[in-house]
Amino acid sequence: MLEVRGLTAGYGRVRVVWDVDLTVGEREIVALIGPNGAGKTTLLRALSGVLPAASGTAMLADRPLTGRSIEDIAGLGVAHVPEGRRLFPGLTVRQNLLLGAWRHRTAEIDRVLELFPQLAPRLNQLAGSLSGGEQQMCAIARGLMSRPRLMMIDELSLGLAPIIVDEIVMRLPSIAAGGTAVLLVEQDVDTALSLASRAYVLETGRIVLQGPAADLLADSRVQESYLGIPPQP
Ligand SMILES: Nc1ncnc2c1ncn2[C@@H]1O[C@H](COP(=O)(O)OP(=O)(O)OP(=O)(O)O)[C@@H](O)[C@H]1O
Repeated sequence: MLEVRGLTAGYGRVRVVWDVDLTVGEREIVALIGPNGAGKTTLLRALSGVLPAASGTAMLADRPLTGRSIEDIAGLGVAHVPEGRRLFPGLTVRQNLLLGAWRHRTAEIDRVLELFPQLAPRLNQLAGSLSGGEQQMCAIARGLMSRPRLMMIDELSLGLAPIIVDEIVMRLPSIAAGGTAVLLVEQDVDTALSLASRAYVLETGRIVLQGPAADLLADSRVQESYLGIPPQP
């Protein structure tokens, strides 16, 4: 459904991601992993239109994303949950959610509350006063308000306790099954690969490994570099 071909992007004249090919199928969860500074966030920004692509193409359900505005890309069904959540802290949870429904579907609130019932009693609370985990739930719920075909989540687990991360990631399969495929950028490689069906490893701006997540979990390069498992003799 998402088909990225030869995508190169960066900041001004500085290229950060090079010649990336990547796909996400309908209702699929795909992980994008790699070290700090590899270009994962930059790639997501290029897909959601925050940055222009220098070359290459990205298509969502056969419609081009590259060359379009952030609004058009959102309208085509791409939601971006950025690193650090980026909620409006001075607005309530309800107001933040309604901002995610930017074109339609204010009635979606009930549906996202089914996924994240913890938010229901907090609808009238300021988003800035939520716990980190609740803020991440609110950011994901906001992204779901427009019923996107693809949700890109950048560093879901950042700054959250493992038990809270587990609570949030256990919702991702239902989100995908409900028709929103997920492209997950995640430092917690074990969690990401346990959840995803396929994964890509990005290093210094290039995809260096890809395949079924189970294969990458068993790959000695992934084990040594990302899972802290010492090389086997
Ligand atoms: N606004 C910017 N202007 C110029 N260079 C930037 C900008 N944002 C990021 N970069 C550079 O692009 C490179 C890739 O950064 P990016 O944030 O995409 O990596 P990342 O894989 O998401 O890393 P992290 O896991 O640390 O967030 C880095 O060298 C970074 O310094």
